[in-house]
Amino acid sequence: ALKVRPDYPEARENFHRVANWLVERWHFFMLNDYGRNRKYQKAIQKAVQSGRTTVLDIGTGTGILGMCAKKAGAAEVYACELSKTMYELAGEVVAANGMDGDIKILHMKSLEMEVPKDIPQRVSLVVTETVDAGLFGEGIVESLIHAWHHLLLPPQRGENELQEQSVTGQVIPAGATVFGMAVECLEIRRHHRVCVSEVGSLSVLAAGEIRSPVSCSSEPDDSMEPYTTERLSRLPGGYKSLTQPFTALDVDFNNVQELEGLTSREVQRLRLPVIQEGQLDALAVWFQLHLDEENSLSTGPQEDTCWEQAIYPVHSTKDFLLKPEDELIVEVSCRDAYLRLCSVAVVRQGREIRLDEQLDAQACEKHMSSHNQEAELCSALSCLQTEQNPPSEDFCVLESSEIALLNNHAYHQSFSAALAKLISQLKWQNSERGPGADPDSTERSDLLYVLDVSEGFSLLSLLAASHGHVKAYSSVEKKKQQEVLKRLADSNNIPEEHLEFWLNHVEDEQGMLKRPSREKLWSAIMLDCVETCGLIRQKLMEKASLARCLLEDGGRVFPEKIVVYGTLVESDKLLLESAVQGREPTLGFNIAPFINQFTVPVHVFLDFATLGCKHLSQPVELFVLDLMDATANYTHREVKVQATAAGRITAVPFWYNIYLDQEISVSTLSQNSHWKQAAAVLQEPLEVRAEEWLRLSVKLHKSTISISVHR
Ligand SMILES: CCc1ccncc1CNCCCCSC[C@H]1O[C@@H](n2ccc3c(N)ncnc32)[C@H](O)[C@@H]1O
Repeated sequence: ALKVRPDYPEARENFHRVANWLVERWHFFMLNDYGRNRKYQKAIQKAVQSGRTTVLDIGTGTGILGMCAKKAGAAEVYACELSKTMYELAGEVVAANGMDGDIKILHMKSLEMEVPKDIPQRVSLVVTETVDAGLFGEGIVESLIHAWHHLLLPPQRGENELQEQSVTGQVIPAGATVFGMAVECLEIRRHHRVCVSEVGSLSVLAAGEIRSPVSCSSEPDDSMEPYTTERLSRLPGGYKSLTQPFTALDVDFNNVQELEGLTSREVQRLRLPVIQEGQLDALAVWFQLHLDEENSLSTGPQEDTCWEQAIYPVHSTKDFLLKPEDELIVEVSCRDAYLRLCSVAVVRQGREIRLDEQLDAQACEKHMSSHNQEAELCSALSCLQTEQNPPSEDFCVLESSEIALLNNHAYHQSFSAALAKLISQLKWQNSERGPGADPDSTERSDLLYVLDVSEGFSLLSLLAASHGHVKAYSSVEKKKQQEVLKRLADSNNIPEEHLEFWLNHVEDEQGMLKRPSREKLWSAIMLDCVETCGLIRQKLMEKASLARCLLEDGGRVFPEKIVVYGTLVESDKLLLESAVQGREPTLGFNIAPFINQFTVPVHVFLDFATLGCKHLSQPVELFVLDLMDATANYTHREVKVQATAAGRITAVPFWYNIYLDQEISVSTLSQNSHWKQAAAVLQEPLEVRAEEWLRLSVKLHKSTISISVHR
């Protein structure tokens, strides 16, 4: 559609939503990373000049490493790429750089390749960068084992042995060293553990154990991933190192026996001295990629690289305070080809405290510190782990963003206050109308009906029901999650009949907003409007207009208004993650115009607080969405904003003030909000002088915000 009508807004919006996953964002900052590209180029030049002139680039992406090999003088260059989009892109790039006759690109996974079917004979050099933040996540071990067996000439054997063949096989990168470090980090904690004891007016202690879908637990079922990824240097609130960086694993990609032994290698147990007091929240992992003896790339948090680190959150239900004299026991394994790290215990004064034990290790610590010898001995004995009580298997899994939502205290307080106000207004209003108002039964008239249509896990229905005389309908549909809500209702003395799970009955979305009973309308309908990534939820306005028709007199939609704020910034980091900046970073190869077809105008999942950008204006109100009055809405707005400093505008980050009612609002930029922010990235940076006035044109079409800046 875009080829036919490039300005067709629907197609463009859809393409932008699709572009985000067609082409991963790391392509941009990887290609902009001149240092990385140059190091690969040097390692490839050295290998080709040493006689390795037949090359296979596994996971070629845009084709840059294959082109390096060709330019270094390789006689034959092959490349394979499993993503269709990248395969086609690589073909265009290689042709645009005059190498389409020299590099044979295959649209396949390297594991499917065979000699002579796909390449005429074994190659002397494999180059690849099929690694993720946890190193093995793109299957590099399996790819290289297969390559050594089927695609590569045999490796250099020991110096002294007779070397019958002239050229031996080699892999770039030659290997990797994996580092780990224990960290205290509140931002990680609040995405993986419930850190609050109450939400709004509800106690959540009875919720049972709630976990994020990230776990290295022994039986890896497919719903769990072993690690998540974060850019530690950009996390709001930062992090605290609790141990020195330790070496978790060394791997030699030129030793196929070692690669084959990796998954059967026994679990490694490391004892790590704690270097400062802090709460154990996670293990952070990164690596050095040794391209060859001289060149290596690091994905560590201390460099200002743009790489993410692998994060292994700690699951122990209790907080665990590490002290400097402690030693942390960490197990490292890479069974099933994923790197797995797990904090298993703490050694304190010679005694080992397992982290997965249910009883509170802190309680032991309290006894242990008492000075009465007799008591100390008895309590020490009582703390000893009598039997290994099995970790409770009946935990409930929530998305990490849903756990962060639970931990967003201010959000729930505000909702609770706004609901309380509405409920008391409506009760008063009903009592004014007296029982006669509702002929068929008084019971029905004093019950208020509230519907929570939030996506995913939400406690808002319980918050409403906790105000008494409210029958709340929740859209939570997963059985385990409904059990959590029922347990919380019970432990907060909310009558079971005051909480209904609407989706259990309704067969279609339309029915979802149907009335609870023949003629009764809803007193309140609660929508969640902003996605965690920072964009407005799709079809929000349609949902709001449908909800408005189903309200009783005086009933309300929550929230009632959303105000979008934005500010002008100069941010090189955002630029580097959004588009390839010309030819220099890509070693002079012409790649930018091709990969930049996949740039998207709005960057999401941004931590604006830690972006480290130059502010070029004050925050300005960009747009107002009124959910209670459709006539108040518009689709297009011009906003004047004055530059407060000279600079180069490259982006307009934006966020929301969500008004639950006229007075009560929550900001998606607030400190412990579970939302990230989004930013419109300009096609062309705009140089401005201080005090200069600019015009922002802001459009909202089908929940998609677009912003452009003009003089
Ligand atoms: C310092 C490196 C670093 C550190 C931390 N985070 C990110 C990076 C940057 N590297 C990211 C590459 C990650 C994606 S891999 C690159 C391309 O290769 C493709 N592929 C992957 C495996 C594979 C295969 N066996 N056969 C053919 N194709 C294959 C993918 O489809 C992708 O297009």
